[in-house]
Amino acid sequence: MTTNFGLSRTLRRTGSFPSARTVRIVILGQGAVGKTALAVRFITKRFIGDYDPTLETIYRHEVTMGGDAVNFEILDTAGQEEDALLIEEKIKWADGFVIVYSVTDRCSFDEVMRLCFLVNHIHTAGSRRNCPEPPPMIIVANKKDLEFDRMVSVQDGESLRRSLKLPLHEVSVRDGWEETAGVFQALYADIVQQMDSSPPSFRRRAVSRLMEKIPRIHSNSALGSTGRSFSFSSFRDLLPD
Ligand SMILES: Nc1nc2c(ncn2[C@@H]2O[C@H](COP(=O)(O)OP(=O)(O)OP(=O)(O)O)[C@@H](O)[C@H]2O)c(=O)[nH]1
Repeated sequence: MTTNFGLSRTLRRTGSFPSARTVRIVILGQGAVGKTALAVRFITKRFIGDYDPTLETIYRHEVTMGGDAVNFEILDTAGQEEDALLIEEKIKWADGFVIVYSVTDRCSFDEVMRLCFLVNHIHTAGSRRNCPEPPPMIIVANKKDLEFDRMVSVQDGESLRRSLKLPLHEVSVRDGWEETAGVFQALYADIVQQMDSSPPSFRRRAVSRLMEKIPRIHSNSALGSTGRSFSFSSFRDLLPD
C-alpha cells in the first residue's frame, strides 16, 4: 500500500497534543512473532532483543503524521489463547488492527485468517449499519531477515493478501525502523479515511473496566512503574531525537 506520507518529515517526537486525534490500535498475533518488538521499534526506533512474555500493555505515543498531531494508543496483546469476552472487549476498543505472523512460524501464519475473521465478525455484529465497512487492518509478516529459517514464502503471503483483500507488509522489525513506521503510517491513513467517512455515532469509543485495567506506558515517561520488565532501563533514553 502507498501513502502520501514522507517518512522522515512526518514522524517525529513532539510534546503534548491537547487537540490531537486519538487513534487506538490493537496488535494481534501468536506468541513470539514480534508484536512487542514492533510496537517498541515504532515508538523508540530501537530494536530490543529480548522481552518477558507480554503482559498486556497500552503504549501511548504522540507524533505528527502527515501534518496531523496524533495520539497513538497501541495495545500490545499477549499472544496466547484467552477468554472470548476479553478479546471481544479489546477488538471493540480499537480503531484499527495490526495482525502479525512470523515467516519462520507456519502456525502463526495459519492463525492470521482466524484473527481477521474474528475482528470482522465482532465489528459486524456490533454495528448498527446493515453493511458495515470492515475495520482497517494490516497484516505484518515479520522476521524476513531469518531467510534461512523461513517457513512461509513470499508467495504464501501474497495469496493470503489476495484472499483477505488486506494490505500485507513483509518486514524485519530487527533490521529497520522505516518498514515498521510504514506499517503504522499506512494503518493510520486507513483509519483516518474511515473515521472521516463514517458518523462518530457508529464508532466505538466506550472504554470498559477491563480496558482501564491494562497498564499504560506513555512514551514520555520512564518504564518500570507498571512492573513490566524490559531489557532497557529508561524508555526516555530510547526516544527518537
Ligand atoms: N530475527 C528477528 N527476531 C525478531 C524480530 N522481531 C522480533 N524478534 C524476536 O522474536 C522474539 C519474540 O519477540 P516479541 O516481540 O517478544 O514477540 P511477541 O509477539 O510480543 O511475543 P508474546 O509476548 O509472547 O506474545 C524476541 O526474541 C525478539 O527479539 C525480527 O524482525 N527478526
